[in-house]
Amino acid sequence: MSLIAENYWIAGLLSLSGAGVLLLCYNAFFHPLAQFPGPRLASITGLWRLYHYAIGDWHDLILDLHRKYGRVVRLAPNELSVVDESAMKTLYGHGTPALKSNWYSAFQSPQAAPNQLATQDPQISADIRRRMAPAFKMTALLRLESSMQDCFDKLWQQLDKPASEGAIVDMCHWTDTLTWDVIGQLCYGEPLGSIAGAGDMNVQGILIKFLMVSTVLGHVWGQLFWIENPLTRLLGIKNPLSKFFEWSSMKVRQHEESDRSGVQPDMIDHFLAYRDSEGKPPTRLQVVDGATATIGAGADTVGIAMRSVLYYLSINPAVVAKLQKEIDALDSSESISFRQTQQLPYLKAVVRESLRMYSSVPAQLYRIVPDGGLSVDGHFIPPGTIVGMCSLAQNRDTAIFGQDVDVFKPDRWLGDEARGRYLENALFNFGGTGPRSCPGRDLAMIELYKFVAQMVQKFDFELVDKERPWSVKTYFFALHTDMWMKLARREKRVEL
Ligand code: HEM
Repeated sequence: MSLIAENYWIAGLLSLSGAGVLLLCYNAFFHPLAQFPGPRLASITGLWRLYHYAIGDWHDLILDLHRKYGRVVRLAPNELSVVDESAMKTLYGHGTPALKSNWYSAFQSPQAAPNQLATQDPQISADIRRRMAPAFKMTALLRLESSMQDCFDKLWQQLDKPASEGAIVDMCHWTDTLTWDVIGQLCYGEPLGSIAGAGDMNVQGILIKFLMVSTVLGHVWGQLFWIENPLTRLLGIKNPLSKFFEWSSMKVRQHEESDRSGVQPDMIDHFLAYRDSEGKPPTRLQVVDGATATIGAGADTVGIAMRSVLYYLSINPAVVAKLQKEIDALDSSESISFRQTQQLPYLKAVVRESLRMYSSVPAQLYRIVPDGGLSVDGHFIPPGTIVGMCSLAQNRDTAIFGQDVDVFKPDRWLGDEARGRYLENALFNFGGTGPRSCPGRDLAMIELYKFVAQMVQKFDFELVDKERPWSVKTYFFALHTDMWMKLARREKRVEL
């Protein structure tokens, strides 16, 4: 290499390094968000947050970050995490103008129609929600309660044997198989066959890979290009989003080919029956998208919530005793229905408190601060900033829930009705109440209440390791494995 060319190379490298150092200095000291506290590395580069998303430990980190730095924490040069009731309403409340950030684009399968979780366009999102709404109505869901109960009954049968033998069982496996069977039953009109052991649970593996890839690549420049590009296509490498989409397409096709006469309409029947304001039916891709979003978001989330209740009950025997008494007082000649559970105040308090203590979705829910900016705790956050809230941090805020936030205390929800309502409105589990909140909340609640009431009615249960109830990695959802418990059939009801 000639001397001149070598010098150009050196000059180029020096200029690049200089520009890099200048950028880091700008991020740390002169950026509009420089005033906000947070880990030093996070203030200069997004790599710090990317690293923690990649290793899946966000659930361990976010609460500690807020406890150390306060209600606003800088997570990356242009990104903040906030804990605040009024910010929650601004970002996630009714009619909010705050749009989802570009992170969500990594959840859009390249082949599919615009996806309900991924789209940032409010018009597209509103159209999708309108299309899906009839399937998510409480009345439509309750019409499917008996087929849901069939899945529960199969689970209780499966658990009877280990319970009578004193064997330990992995409740991660059993709650996952239950929720996957239920969502298969409700969406496609057939369980995914998991409880019976013959099923399609490899679809859960595909979904988990999808979540891992999208959660991490959402923070990487180029996003899905790294896994879907001319080279991967040439080599025939399929990305997990496409695999999930193809599985869903296959299930919708099977559904369309099946004889639907005389059966209770399932969610796909509702999606297919929808007509827009001009009387047009949805396209096939749109129906597949509805099914993909329902299956993708509606199984593991509920399973995690079930395990959270089991965990807090296992370490609080006095709460279990009180709950058993309430449940045993029910007329239970038939399986406990959702309507019955709604007459049990202590059960409701236990479920709310478990959802407060632990979250199925501990990732930051990213939004773009709308025009006018956002005020949190006396700080002004400029429009355009990426802000996220995390349920784990919001639901343990002492200013809202009191100094005893880390104590599992169902009684905090009882007694004072006005306070109960206030706490309920401050709880952040389902992405708020706005246009992008969870459409599956009612379904999740039906499953969760039925599960807890019937489980407590039928079994005594004990964690094998109370210090370490499960292993967990967060990739959008708190993905658990290995929750080992010992069950025993309850012979006697609590004396009333
Ligand atoms: C305990 C159970 C559940 C929890 C904690 C939960 C939580 C959430 C949260 C926090 C969001 C907002 C995500 C965001 O803004 O990034 C969300 C969205 C969503 N959830 Fe759920 N969910 C649950 C169950 C369900 C069920 C059962 C279904 C469907 C059957 C479902 C379908 C969806 C869909 C489609 C979205 C996307 C909505 C949109 O972006 O417009 N979820 N959920």
